[in-house]
Amino acid sequence: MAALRVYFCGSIRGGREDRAVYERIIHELGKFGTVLTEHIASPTLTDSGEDAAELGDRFIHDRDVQWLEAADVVVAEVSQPSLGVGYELGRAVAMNKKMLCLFRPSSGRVLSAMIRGAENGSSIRVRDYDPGEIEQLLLQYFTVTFPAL
Ligand SMILES: O=c1[nH]c(=O)n([C@H]2C[C@H](O)[C@@H](COP(=O)(O)O)O2)cc1CO
Repeated sequence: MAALRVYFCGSIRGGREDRAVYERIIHELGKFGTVLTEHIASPTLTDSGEDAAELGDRFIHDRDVQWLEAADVVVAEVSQPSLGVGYELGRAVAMNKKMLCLFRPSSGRVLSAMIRGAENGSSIRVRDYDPGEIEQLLLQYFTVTFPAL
């Protein structure tokens, strides 16, 4: 069977404060499938984004929408507000993708109602977590919750 394709969403131009958390999540996701958007954890990627002069924003957008279409599941770290992540999640809902949104209450922020309120008890999940729970939480999602969806 082909490897599960995971689209991970995390803030880039919205701010890179949570980059290390993205790295940990992507590392764990790699145990369950292929992460299409590994670049989001790159330490050399700043809040300027990928080199738009070289790639162009249209290229980045169209490539990412293609990856979204190809994905079996979308996992997003949503503690750092990001227009791009919100856009990706809206597109993912419209594509009927399975989706897991992860929010750290310790960030001191209050998650947008448009993300928290999208939880539907089945295909769209929104979970509060502490960084120490990442491994267990993803194991639970991919071995118990996800297969049953
Ligand atoms: O350079 C980029 N590369 C890229 O893949 N993205 C995608 C993936 C991220 O999940 C999301 C981040 O959006 P934003 O840059 O608005 O925070 O958009 C976004 C940018 C820059 O906006």
